[in-house]
Amino acid sequence: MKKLLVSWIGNHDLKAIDQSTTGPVLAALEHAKSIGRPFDNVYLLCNYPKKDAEKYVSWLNKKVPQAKIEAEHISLSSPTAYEEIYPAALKQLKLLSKRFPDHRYSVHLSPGTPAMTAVWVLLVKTQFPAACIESWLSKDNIQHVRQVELPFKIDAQFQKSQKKIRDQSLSKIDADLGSFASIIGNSEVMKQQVEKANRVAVRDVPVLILGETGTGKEVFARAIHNNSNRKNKQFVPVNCGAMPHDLAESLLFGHKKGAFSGAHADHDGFFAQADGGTLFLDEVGELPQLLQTKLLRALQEKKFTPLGDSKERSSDFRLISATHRKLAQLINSGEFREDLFYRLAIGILQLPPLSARGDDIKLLADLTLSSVNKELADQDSFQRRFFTDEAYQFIEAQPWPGNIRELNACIFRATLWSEQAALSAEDLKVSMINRETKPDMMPEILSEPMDLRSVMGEVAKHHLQLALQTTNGNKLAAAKLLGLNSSQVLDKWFEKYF
Ligand SMILES: Nc1ncnc2c1ncn2[C@@H]1O[C@H](COP(=O)(O)OP(=O)(O)OP(=O)(O)O)[C@@H](O)[C@H]1O
Repeated sequence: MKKLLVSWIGNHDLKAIDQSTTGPVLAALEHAKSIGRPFDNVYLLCNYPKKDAEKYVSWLNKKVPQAKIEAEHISLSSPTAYEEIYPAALKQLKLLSKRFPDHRYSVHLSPGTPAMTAVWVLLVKTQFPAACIESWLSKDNIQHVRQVELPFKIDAQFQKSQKKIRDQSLSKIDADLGSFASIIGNSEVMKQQVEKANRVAVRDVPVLILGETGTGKEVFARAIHNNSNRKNKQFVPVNCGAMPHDLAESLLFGHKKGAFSGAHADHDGFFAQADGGTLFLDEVGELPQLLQTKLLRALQEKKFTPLGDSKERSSDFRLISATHRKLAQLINSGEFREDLFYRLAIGILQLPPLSARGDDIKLLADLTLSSVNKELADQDSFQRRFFTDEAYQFIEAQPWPGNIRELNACIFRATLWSEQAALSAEDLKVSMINRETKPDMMPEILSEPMDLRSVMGEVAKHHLQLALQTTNGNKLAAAKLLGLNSSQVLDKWFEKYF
């Protein structure tokens, strides 16, 4: 399997050119080569001037000619601006996972600012599992490199993200998705939905996709986009449920420099990014009321006003939205605008749960197993796995409340944990998540070094977001919920951790 190194270019890397030292990135590349596992591709993010990055890449190319090295310039208003670093790094990793679906990823944590390191840790522990390496300079000026273990479980605390880790483990499967042909499903219910989606794809109308979690709503949204006349433009996926209420408006509609403390530069929101392409609003039922109103207007007029701006902006986006919630109930309880619902649901798809898809479940299980077999094929002493008859029976008998995502994750886990080539019903049974189990944030043993501050930061972020979600963005209520004295204290926590 080929190897890809991802890293920011840091100050010590740039200095290495003139000081004839090594610098963290080169040290990592030399180390990998010395142990016989060299990197094939190197992808560098750089917020220094472009000419510095170019100079560095050509220097590095001479030192490590066997690797293909690329650098992407990332413009940040500040190298510690979490709100810019996070989406930039996330976007690059997403692009890379499409370009290099078969590579093994390593992220270099050392180059760059502590904020950049923290963002890597967060992404690696939630959405993009990768090996982490770090390097340090000893007193005798020698760069040392080692693999870092991150022995804590952010994923267990972040349910939403946890599912993405499992999805990512199956990146090979996802990489192949994106067209209707690749959507697995021979059952009548699925065929009907695929046919409807095919028809609606070429009409430039809003589409609402309903279905339980893990039923393939995003997969359908991508296929619709890829079959539309917007296919050569951006598909911008947004999870409305994961956006902190305070930041949601700016993330969606953008802001002007100075619109709020921390707005160091003008920022294009997701609506602007989707200009010419498709905006996919997942979990649209979670949008706060104020933003529902703004969304309705943006849909009707294709115009919106970024935060702190006096001028309207226009964007020619196509909207696909999705939710696992019962929107009718939300409308009845006044939580979701009825007029918005009718605007979103011009084309409407209802994806059936896995348990209602008959034999599709076996097809999906086979596909997942063959992808996992491929993914693990070049690991030492790996034997290709296959299901026993009892395993198939077990798979068919389960309700799979997490649907395809849960099925995929269970098979993946069973493959990792079982030692035999034959996967039995028992192997699958022990690999299912016990839904009663509470996540354990505190490991019982601490055998490896860890970064306690980073863990504490993640815990704080998680609870801050959760409190705001629970109180529908009411800061005072959120502060109370968290045992903080006032909304000002809450603001301070936000400033510190976001
Ligand atoms: N028909 C399908 N064939 C193959 N794989 C599928 C299919 N539908 C979904 N998947 C896989 O199942 C997983 C979940 O799909 P997806 O993220 O689209 O679900 P979702 O309904 O959007 O979930 P959520 O509501 O939780 O965001 C992904 O790994 C996806 O690739």
